Amino acid sequence: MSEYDVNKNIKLGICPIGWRNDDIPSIGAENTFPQLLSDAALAGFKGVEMGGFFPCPDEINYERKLRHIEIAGQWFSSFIIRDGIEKAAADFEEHCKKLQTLGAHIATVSEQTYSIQQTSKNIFEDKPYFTDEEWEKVCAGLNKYGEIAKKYDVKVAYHHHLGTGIQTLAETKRLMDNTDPDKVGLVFDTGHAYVSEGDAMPMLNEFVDRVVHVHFKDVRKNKEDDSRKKGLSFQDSFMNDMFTVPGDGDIDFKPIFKTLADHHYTGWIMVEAEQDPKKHNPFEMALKAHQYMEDELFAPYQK
Ligand SMILES: O=C1C[C@@H](O)[C@H](O)[C@@H](O)C1=O
Ligand SMILES: [Co+2]
Repeated sequence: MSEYDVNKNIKLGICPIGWRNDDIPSIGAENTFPQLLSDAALAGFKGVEMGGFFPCPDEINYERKLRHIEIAGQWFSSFIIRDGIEKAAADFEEHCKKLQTLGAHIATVSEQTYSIQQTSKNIFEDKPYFTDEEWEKVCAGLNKYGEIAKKYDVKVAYHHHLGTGIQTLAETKRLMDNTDPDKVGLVFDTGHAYVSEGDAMPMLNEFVDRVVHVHFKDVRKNKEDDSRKKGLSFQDSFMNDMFTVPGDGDIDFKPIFKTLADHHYTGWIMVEAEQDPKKHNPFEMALKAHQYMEDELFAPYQK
């Protein structure tokens, strides 16, 4: 039996993206911030990530503490290439200050220069690529972010993402090889790795020692195939049900969790499934994900 104690090492959280999606503000507008927090707490989760619809920090802290919910972190759309390191770093510092007021320790960073994730382009074919010069700038900028983050007790967790310049295993490797492990860690997102590479495990095996944050996103393979065949955009793909909560799709999470446990991963695992809340009740999805993870993934590691 493993020495790994899941209760000591893992905090299980859920992202607001199943209730409301920052990229498509029209969906889920009926789901309020207190509702999301109550659903997450009642389903057994310990934390959430920030959503664009959250109120001011004082109100967030008041409501979350009532429900014993932590804020794990927040996405940061980075524009190092577009804006230059100095301006991007100043924006990032403001982000870290906000995280500190929320007691959050993770900044999930994605370089969004040239990103197609919010456009109508084919997410399976039209991703951008950085030049050598742009690569150098992004890596230097991310190291700078890492220095800033430390001042606020925040970790830079880089998010490899479909439709961006850092999507594939090879691109993530280039990023990891050219940044300081002490300053730049990785968010391992199962859904993005699976759709990009056809399998999430190679990405995890390669970078497990750099992983500082985890997103568990499942993929319905038949919906991915359909979206790919139709050449859909990122948003249209998830509205076409490409993503779901762990245990509800085709990714095998057992070897993924085993690898994390074998490497003594300590930190958050966030369930993160963007789908239309009108079609997939977010509270029901949260309950389902929690039960699957407790029963199928965590049970062998309970002390
Ligand atoms: O972590 C994430 C944040 C979202 O805004 C993004 O679009 C989603 O796909 C994701 O993985
Ligand atoms: Co993610």
